[in-house]
Amino acid sequence: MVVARSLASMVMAFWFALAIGGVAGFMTHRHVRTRGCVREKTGSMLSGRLDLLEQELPRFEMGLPEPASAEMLDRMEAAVERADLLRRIADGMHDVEALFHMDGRLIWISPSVKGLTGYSPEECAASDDPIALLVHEPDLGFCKGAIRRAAERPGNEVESFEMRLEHREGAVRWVACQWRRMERDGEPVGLRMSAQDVQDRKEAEYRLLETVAELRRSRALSEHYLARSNDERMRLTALLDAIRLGILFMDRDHRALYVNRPALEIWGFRADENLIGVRDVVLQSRVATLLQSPDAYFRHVADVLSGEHDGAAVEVHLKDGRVVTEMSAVVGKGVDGRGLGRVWIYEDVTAQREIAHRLIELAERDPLTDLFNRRRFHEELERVLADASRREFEVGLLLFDLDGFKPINDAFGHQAGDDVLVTIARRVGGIIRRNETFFRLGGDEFAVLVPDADDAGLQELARRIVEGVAALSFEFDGQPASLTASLGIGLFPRHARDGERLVAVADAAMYRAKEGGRNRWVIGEPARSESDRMRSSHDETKTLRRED
Ligand SMILES: Nc1nc2c(ncn2[C@@H]2O[C@H](COP(=O)(O)OP(=O)(O)OP(=O)(O)O)[C@@H](O)[C@H]2O)c(=O)[nH]1
Repeated sequence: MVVARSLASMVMAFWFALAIGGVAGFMTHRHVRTRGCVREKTGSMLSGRLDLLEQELPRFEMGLPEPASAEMLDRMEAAVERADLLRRIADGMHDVEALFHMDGRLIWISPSVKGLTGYSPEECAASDDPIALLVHEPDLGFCKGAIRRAAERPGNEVESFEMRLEHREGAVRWVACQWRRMERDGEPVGLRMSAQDVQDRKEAEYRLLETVAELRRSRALSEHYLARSNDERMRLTALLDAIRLGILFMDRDHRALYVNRPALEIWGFRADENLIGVRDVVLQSRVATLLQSPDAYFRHVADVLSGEHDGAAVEVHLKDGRVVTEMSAVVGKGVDGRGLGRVWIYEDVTAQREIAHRLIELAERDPLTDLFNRRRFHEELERVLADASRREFEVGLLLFDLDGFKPINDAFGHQAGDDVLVTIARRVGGIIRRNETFFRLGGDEFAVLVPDADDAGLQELARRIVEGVAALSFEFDGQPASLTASLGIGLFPRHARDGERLVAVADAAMYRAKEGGRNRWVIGEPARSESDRMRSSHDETKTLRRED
């Protein structure tokens, strides 16, 4: 391509030399008018060849000098032939080449101008302003300025620029052109223009620019969305770190995707520890030492992952006494339709559990003696009786009330009475066994619930309680004081078939103990309805016997 261009350039340079100056060196206009003289000097042998040259002359727009000899005529013929060859090459050029007078008049333009602009070289030559004819109007001023600069520059300096030519039918094409001053003997003799069609390249450049602009737009858009999603992520991270819940996202390959600060705290990781990408088995090995029952917990995790457990909340107990609730859920489906993983949510509920436990204690315990209160007594009674019905054992209920408690209050004050109550609670609490439950029902009234009881065991317990209370001695304001207890015993289901009646039986027995002189115990009797039923059963037996 470069070789072709330089060859074209050489051809054009030579052609322009001819076009500007005729056949350089020996063909000058001043010789043209002396053809008669030539014929005389060269004789008839040469006149035929001279005639042929004359026929060629119009094609070269130049005059024929008078050859001084046959040798000169040979050289003239060779020069014309060479000029003809060069002209044909110039005519066949794809690019546009043109030669202008220094004042802007067109000397010559290659026929290729027609393909580019629709104007023939003749039409261009006939135009008063061929530049204005060919150049796209918005580029005209710039083009003419560049031509003026080229005219002022030495011939070896080229003015190169790109401009648009306008086809006579309106289409516009980009050309890259070079303007150069042509000189002879150091004097400017014309301006040469070379223009290459660069429309395809320009269109490619435009397309490239459009693509780049589109890329820039989409990059700006993605940066915008990235910035927004970063903002959202930061907001979300701040939120997730601020809440008490520990959050752990595991991806579908069982690797940690996100862990918030509370989750790190709950599971004993450093606050700055990066767990992203760590596999679940590794995490499990790290927390195993914290768990009270690691094997059971990891079995539960496996059940959740296999779908055998629905991920509902469970309690996890840690060795340090903390209680953590855990729940989990599958995280939606990604573009490929597969789940994105699972989110695990942990909450350290130790404090809540302690508060709840404390509230329950407060609701169920007597604040003075720390014994279970009447409310818990009724709950426990129902539970133990239901258990006894299922497993068919007897339940004993011991109710006791202090004898002569009010006088202590009256004589030594309420605080003294309180001390008595606390001391008795401690004393009797030391007497009862682990499976027996001790209650303060209110005032100076207490109860002991004995599951799986028998007569002998109950009477032994009653004895120890009554004797234990009587054995206590107090001293208030330097004065000795003592008191006793009256105790009644009820037995389920022997005396009563429900809790209410059992209490009534034990209560009645206790009052019989008081009536019987206090400081004693009395075994209850079946409640009225129970005795009626038992009596009717007895009568029935007797009737049957009679019938026998
Ligand atoms: N110090 C104190 N006294 C209480 C408390 N609760 C109830 N009492 C008093 O305990 C007394 C109970 O009355 P009673 O059962 O008639 O007293 P008592 O002298 O033992 O009577 P008997 O059972 O007939 O022997 C009342 O004076 C109540 O005011 C308490 O928490 N602290």
